[in-house]
Amino acid sequence: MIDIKNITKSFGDRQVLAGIDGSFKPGDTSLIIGGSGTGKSVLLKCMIGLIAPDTGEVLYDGRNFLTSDLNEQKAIRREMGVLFQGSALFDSKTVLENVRFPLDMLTEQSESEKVDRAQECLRRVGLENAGDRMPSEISGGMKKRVGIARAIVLNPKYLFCDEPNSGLDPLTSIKIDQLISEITDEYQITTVVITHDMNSMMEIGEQIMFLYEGKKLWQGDSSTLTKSGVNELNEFINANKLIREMEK
Ligand SMILES: Nc1ncnc2c1ncn2[C@@H]1O[C@H](COP(=O)(O)OP(=O)(O)OP(=O)(O)O)[C@@H](O)[C@H]1O
Repeated sequence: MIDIKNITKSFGDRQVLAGIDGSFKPGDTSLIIGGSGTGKSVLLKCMIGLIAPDTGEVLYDGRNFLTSDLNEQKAIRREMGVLFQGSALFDSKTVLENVRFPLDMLTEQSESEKVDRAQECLRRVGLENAGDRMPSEISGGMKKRVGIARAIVLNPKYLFCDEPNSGLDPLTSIKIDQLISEITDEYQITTVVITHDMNSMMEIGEQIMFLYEGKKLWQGDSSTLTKSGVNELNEFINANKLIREMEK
């Protein structure tokens, strides 16, 4: 369970987050949605410790991440998996080396344990035969899968995905969404996904938080998304539908 309380952040005199509260539950794929520049990435970065918010708390199963001592922060970080936009793979490493990288950095496991674990995660994302390939030799969808395998290699309790569908065709997007959702359910991970994708919102949004100009205007599940009564959210949904129609 992750709880965020009153997260605010300004850059100079521009307030980007204005008192965001929310809860994210284990086994749920929770989405943060909203237009460009509304603060989704900044919120995610505040949650994982890449940006310090001006005020607020981020609680990981009750542990206050921002005021913890360094050792506890490190322990919480070790329980996080992150899938960055664009997958962020190391081009000079093979697929298997990319996946085992967190094990190399953060564990004392033996060589064979690391290879076995990395291979197990590759199998989970359907890439058991791709370990020896280089990132430049695989498709965008496969890169995302490798990113997911790397994000789960340390058995995370918390998984963060920043725009996992960016640059993917609709069918591949659905498969990646399903994979994230299945893994979340299977390992009871608390998963937070930033997305623009309307399909994702309808298919995997067990909890959806809508941000607008740095404020949380609505939170609910996908079945109530279109019944919120929030004008800004309705406009956002309609704009997305329009884009989808144009892409067909
Ligand atoms: N390090 C920074 N310094 C100054 N301003 C920043 C910084 N990071 C983000 N911002 C500003 O904060 C605002 C929110 O940015 P953020 O990246 O969170 O938007 P977003 O909702 O994720 O948008 P998008 O969907 O386009 O990625 C933007 O106006 C952005 O320019």
